[in-house]
Amino acid sequence: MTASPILEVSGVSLAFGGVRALSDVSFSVPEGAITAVIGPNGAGKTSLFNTISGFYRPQAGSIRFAGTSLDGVRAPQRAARGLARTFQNIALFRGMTVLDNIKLGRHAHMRTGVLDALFYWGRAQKEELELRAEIEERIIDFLEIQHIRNASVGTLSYGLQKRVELARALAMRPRILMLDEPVAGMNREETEDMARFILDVKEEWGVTILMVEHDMGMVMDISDHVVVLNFGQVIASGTPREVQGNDAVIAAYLGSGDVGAIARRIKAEAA
Ligand SMILES: Nc1ncnc2c1ncn2[C@@H]1O[C@H](COP(=O)(O)OP(=O)(O)OP(=O)(O)O)[C@@H](O)[C@H]1O
Repeated sequence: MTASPILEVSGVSLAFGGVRALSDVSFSVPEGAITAVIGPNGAGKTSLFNTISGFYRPQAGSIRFAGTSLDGVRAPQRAARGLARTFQNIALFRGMTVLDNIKLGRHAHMRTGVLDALFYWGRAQKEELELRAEIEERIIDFLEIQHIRNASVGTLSYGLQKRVELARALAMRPRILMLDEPVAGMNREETEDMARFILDVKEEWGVTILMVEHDMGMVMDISDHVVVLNFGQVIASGTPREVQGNDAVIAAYLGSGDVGAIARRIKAEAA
């Protein structure tokens, strides 16, 4: 992998009381690529995501984003700097329309404070609003959700709701998009659609992707780089092919129920 890292996690440790969720975790996320974090249940994936997005404060280690330390930077400021995320359980306003939910994404860039407000009053503000509306339209078009733009989110299928969540995250104009189990609970067709959108977000929008996902087929198909966690530690990282053939990874998945999928993939790759 030659691209320079946009995100660098160095020696991060996090404990909840006596439970060590993350132990000395280090890895980097190359810019413009798709990086997946995988690992059996309880491996620490969600804890890692919450630490990177600023919801948890690690006891040790540091995280750098776009060359700057995130130490002491709170979650909303991380989002405003271009670190957007979606959640394992959909976090949309179900009673609001698709368009209104997407508009909420722009709040990460809203100016606050009297001076900022004064500065932004007038022409600059008008241009900013026009630009935002244009971006929202591009996102709606790109994710093929034109037909449901005025539908209430609560009435939509699960797959479409996940797509709206992706749209809202894109409306934040992120540099890195963190997707927490983007295809969990989806059927095959919805999964394939979402995988295609994620690839397009990378290729057409140039957004770096960091995702946690249990669907091995999807991870191995679209990721450029895979990081494997087990018991809060990084046990392997590399290309999908490198990781699939790694003994420690296969051992970690033994007994987890996911090993069948991994074994099938390895067999298919070898054939
Ligand atoms: N808020 C919390 N309080 C106490 N312990 C926690 C908390 N969150 C996570 N843990 C513990 O930290 C460890 C890592 O959990 P985490 O949820 O990060 O794993 P995960 O890889 O995301 O699992 P899954 O794939 O099941 O979502 C587990 O032992 C878990 O029980």
